[in-house]
Amino acid sequence: MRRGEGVAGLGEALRLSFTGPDRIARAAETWRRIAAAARVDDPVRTSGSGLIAFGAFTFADDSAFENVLIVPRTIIGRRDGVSWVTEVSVDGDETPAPELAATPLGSEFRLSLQPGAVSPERYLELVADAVSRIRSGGLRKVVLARDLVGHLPEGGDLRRVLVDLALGYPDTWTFAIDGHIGSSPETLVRVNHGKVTARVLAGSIARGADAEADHAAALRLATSTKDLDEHRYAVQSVLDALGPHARSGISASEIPFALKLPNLWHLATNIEGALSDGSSALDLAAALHPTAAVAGTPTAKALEVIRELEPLDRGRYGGPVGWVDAAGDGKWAVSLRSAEIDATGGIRAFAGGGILAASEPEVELAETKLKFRPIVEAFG
Ligand SMILES: C=C(O[C@H]1C=CC=C(C(=O)O)[C@@H]1O)C(=O)O
Repeated sequence: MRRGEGVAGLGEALRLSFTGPDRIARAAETWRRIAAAARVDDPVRTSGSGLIAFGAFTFADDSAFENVLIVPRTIIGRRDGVSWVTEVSVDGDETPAPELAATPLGSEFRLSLQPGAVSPERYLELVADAVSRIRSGGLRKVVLARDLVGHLPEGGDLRRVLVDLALGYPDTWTFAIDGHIGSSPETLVRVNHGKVTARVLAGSIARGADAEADHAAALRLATSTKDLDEHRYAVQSVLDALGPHARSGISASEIPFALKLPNLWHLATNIEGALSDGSSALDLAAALHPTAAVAGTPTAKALEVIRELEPLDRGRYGGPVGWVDAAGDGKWAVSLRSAEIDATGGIRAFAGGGILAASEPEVELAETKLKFRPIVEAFG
């Protein structure tokens, strides 16, 4: 959901699970075959109507978390003032679709998330370690994350958390897929009728306390060499991944703009191009993941350092979350400002930041605190 529009699913007509380094590419291939075999009646014909699959994919190739594509039994959508309901059934399945009845929200709850596998003190050490590795060569940027943990109260209704996220951060993508929830400001990729777009974020600064301080903060971000470098790497990684799929080129503005969120300013670049090879949104998510906004530069070296330094399974944090339709159109966000909720109600939230040679551990720690804010406040 974003700005009150989006898609939601009820029940599962189909659930597909993938593992290994080529998990997203195989999901894209499997979805192409399913979509080709499906009979779709879609008089609405808008982005998200008709047959769609929701998905969430892990950051790491060897994560213990599940990579899923889920086709709901019932899909409810709203876009540009038009609302629709799509029902999906698998041939031979006679079970009735779930009832479309609103159930009241569970009682209010508040919980506080506590340091998890990477405490704030440990994070300071990790950042210092990463900085010295960068200074000794071979690595320019690495994104390091830390976690907060908690437990949902008995019967805790996650929709309360989602409503808080959606209302508090209306310009971001609020999602909940297979126990993975969050509100991401970063569009990994969007495909709409042959047009591909993305929004790259990297480089952050806290919002100022008043209008003047806020303006000064945005200016400081827009002129910070460290943040501009960090951002440039992230944009380049997206251009490199999308280039082969758009023969007439991909365009990106030369100078990033400052994107205002309730908790942060980010450096942002919008990217667009015309698809030339019929790739689906999920094919492109496979080509893009992991971008330098969640891994680093160069990618292979950054992943090696993350694996070595971060004592964490990021789960689907940092991975693609979104949906793809039968024609291959779709929207995928980079899962940021997000948390994993397990079957017993265990919560693990994640936040990280891009570390460069000029990074200061205390500043990076403060940035992760700001990035945790949406999730911490939604649960609190
Ligand atoms: C890795 C995260 O943010 C990324 C996206 C935007 C800005 C970032 C930064 O300034 O470091 C990160 O690359 C996170 O929110 O956990």
